Amino acid sequence: MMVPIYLLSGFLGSGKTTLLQQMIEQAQSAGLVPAVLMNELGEVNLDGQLVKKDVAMAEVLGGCICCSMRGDLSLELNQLLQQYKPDLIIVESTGAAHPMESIDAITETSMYKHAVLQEIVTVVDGEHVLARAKAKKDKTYRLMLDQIRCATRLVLNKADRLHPEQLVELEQLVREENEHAQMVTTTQCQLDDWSWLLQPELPSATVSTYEGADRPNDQAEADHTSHKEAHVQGANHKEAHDHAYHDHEHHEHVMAYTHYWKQPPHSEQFEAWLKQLPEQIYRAKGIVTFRDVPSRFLFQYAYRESDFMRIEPQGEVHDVAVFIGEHFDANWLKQELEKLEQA
Ligand SMILES: Nc1nc2c(ncn2[C@@H]2O[C@H](COP(=O)(O)OP(=O)(O)OP(=O)(O)O)[C@@H](O)[C@H]2O)c(=O)[nH]1
Repeated sequence: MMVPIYLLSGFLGSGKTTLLQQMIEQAQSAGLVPAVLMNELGEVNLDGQLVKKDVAMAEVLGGCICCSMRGDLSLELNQLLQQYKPDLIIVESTGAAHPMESIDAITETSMYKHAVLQEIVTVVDGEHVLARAKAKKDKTYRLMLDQIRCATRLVLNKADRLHPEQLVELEQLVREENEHAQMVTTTQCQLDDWSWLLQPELPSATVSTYEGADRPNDQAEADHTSHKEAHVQGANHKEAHDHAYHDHEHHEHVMAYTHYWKQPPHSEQFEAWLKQLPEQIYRAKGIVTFRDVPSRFLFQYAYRESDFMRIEPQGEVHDVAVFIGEHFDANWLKQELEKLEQA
């Protein structure tokens, strides 16, 4: 029996963990045993706090699976398969990951294990993509498009944040980039049809990866071909991969800063401060204890929206805040957070 692997892709804060929670729920209700592999840029796995305790979970932290962590991903996948014998595995990659390379890391595992990359599900934050399309078409926008192109399934999420005409515009934009993937529009990643997860057909991921995910320039096309050949040839795989994907500029511009709280901040001050974070910081999350509220919270900040959820963390978890963005001043951020601690 082949174990299907689902790769969750999508830019930072688009809703991957929101979808992951529902995939787990659906699988379990159908009597299937899911396992989860999470990859985070920061040093702590905060999303793991949102996954039910009874789900087997492995994590690759502090980097991106598609580059330095590729070996770790294969290793963790193997362990999950061996130890828990799951019916399916869901891999949530960091929102800064280039899907082609994560795909490569997963397919490596398929070479020697009964596991197969079943689908690449890309979650799209519609508002964010449209805004980026209108502004400068920068590296982040190109990464968003790459994530869209690689998908076999597209979840256009956060529909609640878009007007109907913007939804049409988004659908057109996404279709231009990927004409093959199944596409659905959602709020909070709520899907009606789960058959793709519960009764999967033949894996569609490999087909789409090689035929539907061309990058829009000649060099990419050449790289793409050598990569494809590497899979066929097997033996030269690593070498060809290094040749084809030596260029990691797509997300080198994305950086993370992890702050371990020394003192609890004040809830209102912290919330107000989050709201005026500079634009380059587009994602933050963490666990925080406030000095004025008797509870711990998991906070989320994504593309100008923040929310707070009361939690009782599993295991020993520090109060921590992770900030992700482009070329921001980590020293400035550290000082700002210290000011909040002392205010
Ligand atoms: N308004 C709105 N917010 C949403 C929707 N779906 C998810 N969110 C919120 O968006 C934030 C980010 O969601 P996540 O599911 O953590 O996103 P993610 O892609 O896993 O984020 P990273 O792991 O940082 O890449 C959370 O605060 C969610 O509650 C939606 O449809 N509408």
